[in-house]
Amino acid sequence: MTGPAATGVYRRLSSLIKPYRGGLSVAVVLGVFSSGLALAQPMVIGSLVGKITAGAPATVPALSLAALFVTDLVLGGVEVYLLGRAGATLVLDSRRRVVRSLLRAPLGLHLRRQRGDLFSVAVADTDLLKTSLMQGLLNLVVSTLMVVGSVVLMTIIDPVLTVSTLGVLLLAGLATMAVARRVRAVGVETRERVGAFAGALQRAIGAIRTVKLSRAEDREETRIGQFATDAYGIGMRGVRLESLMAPIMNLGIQAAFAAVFTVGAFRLVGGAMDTAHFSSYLLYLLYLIAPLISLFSALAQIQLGLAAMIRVDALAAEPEEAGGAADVVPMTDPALSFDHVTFGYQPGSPTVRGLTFDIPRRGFVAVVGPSGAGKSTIFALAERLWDVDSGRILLAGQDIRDLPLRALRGRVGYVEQDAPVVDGTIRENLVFAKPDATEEQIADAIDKANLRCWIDSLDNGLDTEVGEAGTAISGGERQRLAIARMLLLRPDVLLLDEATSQLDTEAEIALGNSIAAASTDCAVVAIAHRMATVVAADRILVVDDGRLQAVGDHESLLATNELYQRLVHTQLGGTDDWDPDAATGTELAGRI
Ligand SMILES: Nc1ncnc2c1ncn2[C@@H]1O[C@H](COP(=O)(O)OP(=O)(O)OP(=O)(O)O)[C@@H](O)[C@H]1O
Repeated sequence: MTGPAATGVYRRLSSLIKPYRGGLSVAVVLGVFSSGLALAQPMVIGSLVGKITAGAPATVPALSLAALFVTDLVLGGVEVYLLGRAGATLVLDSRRRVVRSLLRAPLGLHLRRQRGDLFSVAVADTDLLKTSLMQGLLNLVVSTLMVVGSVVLMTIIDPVLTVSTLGVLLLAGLATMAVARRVRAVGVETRERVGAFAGALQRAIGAIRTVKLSRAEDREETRIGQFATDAYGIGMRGVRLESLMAPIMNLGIQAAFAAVFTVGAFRLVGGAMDTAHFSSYLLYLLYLIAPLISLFSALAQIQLGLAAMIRVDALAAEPEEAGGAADVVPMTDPALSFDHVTFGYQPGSPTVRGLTFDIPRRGFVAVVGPSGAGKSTIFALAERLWDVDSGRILLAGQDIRDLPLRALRGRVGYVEQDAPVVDGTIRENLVFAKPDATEEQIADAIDKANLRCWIDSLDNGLDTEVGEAGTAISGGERQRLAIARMLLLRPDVLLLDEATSQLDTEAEIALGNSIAAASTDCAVVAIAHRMATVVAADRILVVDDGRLQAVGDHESLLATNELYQRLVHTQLGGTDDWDPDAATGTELAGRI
């Protein structure tokens, strides 16, 4: 970092620590004060030595020395507490900023960056702000003042000796600074490598079942190990550089002592200095060593903290998803309309093209199409997880870009296919989208989602844990639980991405009944993966390669649309004479 970039970083550092400057300043003042007291110690000790060697009473300097020690201890304790508190608050505030950004940034962020790397910023880099930045800054200020103070006092005692001491120390200091600059560069790279290691680890842990079932433990261990080795390699470069700093400083200190003793001997012999002043001077030299080392290591420490600050800031500065501010209008018919919608994940490569269709206010619409046709993308667009490239999506006649996101996502419920439940109890899952739901509303949603029998059969009922990502409950239960959660919202439009995995007949009937119950209250749109769902629909949208190919009911599409016929036979598990009663029972068929 040089020039304007470095200026920007230091300006940002100054604004970052501004809110904590109260505690930090007091800690610095205490640190300086306690350093000042430490600087007074050689004077007092010198006077003690002088009194003893002259045979005079030494009570006053002895008591003064004891008072200095005690005060130093107390001030040191308060300083550590204040610094710790300022650092912990900085970590807390930074984590809040990062969490806010992680939850509110557009989905693109989560696709662009590995989760482990994002965790590493939220957990490890924020912590470095405290350990490296706050501590480093305090050490820097206090050490600098202590060095300056020592040098001033040493100059007062003997300027000639001071010039020779500083000459030697300056050379050692310059060499140490050169090494410290390289430590900073290595530190930045280390943070990035640690982030990459966390990303690799998260990939395996996030798919631990797949790893085990694919017998990929050894391969993943080697792969992740490689990332760890990379981080180790760069970390070791840092260790080697840091280990260079200590000998350089030590050499400088030894040379300074040699210079002081040599020049001092001449001055003692020549009568330019007495033993009391010489012992005071030596003690100041000793006191100078610790702050000098602390000053140079603080410089390296701060560079690491700056590397962390840059990563934290970059994440916290991710723009939030932007919603509109229009007032929500009452529901109309059609509930949801796509008007010539085109969208692509990559520029110039549209995933949906010129889509135009209406979803009526009530009833059930199924969306079918080959894998990759763009069905889930249509749902994601309706929730504004992505924004259209051209065209409009209207909810009750209002462009969804004009609506506040909370209002939009409250009116359009989305039951996703893969991970519709979160770790916690059934109750926590039910009220996840509507934490203030009443017991009556919960009971109603449970009934509509056909979950009553299942929940009643559980020992802990609503307080049963569903396991991480719902692993402790079946696929059908997960799906209906997610439907119940969305029904609690009382959405105007319910989007349902049906599970692709096979459900047994009973679960299939239950799901069909849930959809049927929901579609009497609102518009239900389901990406259908099974025949029972498709034939239950009032209207079917056939999507192919991002385009709407046909719209109709089962019979008419079966008679006229070649793609639909193919889908029925190949993907939906149906036949031309498919009998809904035989497959799912009369409850569902009775609704059609
Ligand atoms: N986040 C994304 N980034 C880039 N491309 C994506 C993303 N999500 C989906 N796609 C691509 O967009 C296309 C449509 O995907 P989409 O998930 O909408 O299809 P689908 O019809 O729902 O498929 P399926 O039935 O297999 O779930 C696919 O080619 C897919 O690879």
